[in-house]
Amino acid sequence: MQFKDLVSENKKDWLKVVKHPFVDEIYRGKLAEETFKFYLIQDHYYLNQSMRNMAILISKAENLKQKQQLIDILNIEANVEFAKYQELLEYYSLEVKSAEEMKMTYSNIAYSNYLLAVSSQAGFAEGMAALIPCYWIYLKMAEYHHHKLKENDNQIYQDWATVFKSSDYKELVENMVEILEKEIETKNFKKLNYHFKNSIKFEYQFFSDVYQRKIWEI
Ligand SMILES: Cc1ncc(CN)c(N)n1
Repeated sequence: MQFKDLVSENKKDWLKVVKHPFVDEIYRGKLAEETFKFYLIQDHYYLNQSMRNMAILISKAENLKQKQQLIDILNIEANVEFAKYQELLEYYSLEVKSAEEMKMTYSNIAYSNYLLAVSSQAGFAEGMAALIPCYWIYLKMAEYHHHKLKENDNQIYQDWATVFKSSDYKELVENMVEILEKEIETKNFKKLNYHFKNSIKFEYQFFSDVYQRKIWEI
């Protein structure tokens, strides 16, 4: 069993994420600005949690090479993607609030806590399988939609997309896949697939909630 088996098992689901209207509209430059701002605030929180999650995985990595690779990935994540979000938030004068102060979508709370729970309570391989869709799916989105950027006259959305079509980002994803690849075995495939699939579904729900600007309420 290999990473490509996780990809083929879940193709129908991950293609739905890639083709989500939020993604299509941002690459075409047509996404409503208020929706993008809503996404930025939600995603900034998510990324912060995701970096905490990575720190747990670094602590669980079994050998020095894995630790070094994950530290490099975290470094790129902080200096490329997270730094871009800080810039964009400043551009829109959007204030970063704590979880207690901000109004969160259901999927944001569920997804970020799911990742933290898997990393802390399950093994390293399961934590990696749950985390990979977060990075890998944004690369797939860039590969699928990048041609739309030629006619996108929204400089901010162009800027956002630059992160995910950069060679640094591609390398980051390839390194993560390389780490997981070494962990996949026939006997753990079902478990890894379960977490990979859940995260793909969370990615879909995350886009759906921000697209509708749907705060968690009863
Ligand atoms: C929810 C989510 N998932 C993935 C990514 C890309 N690292 C992101 N920015 N936000």
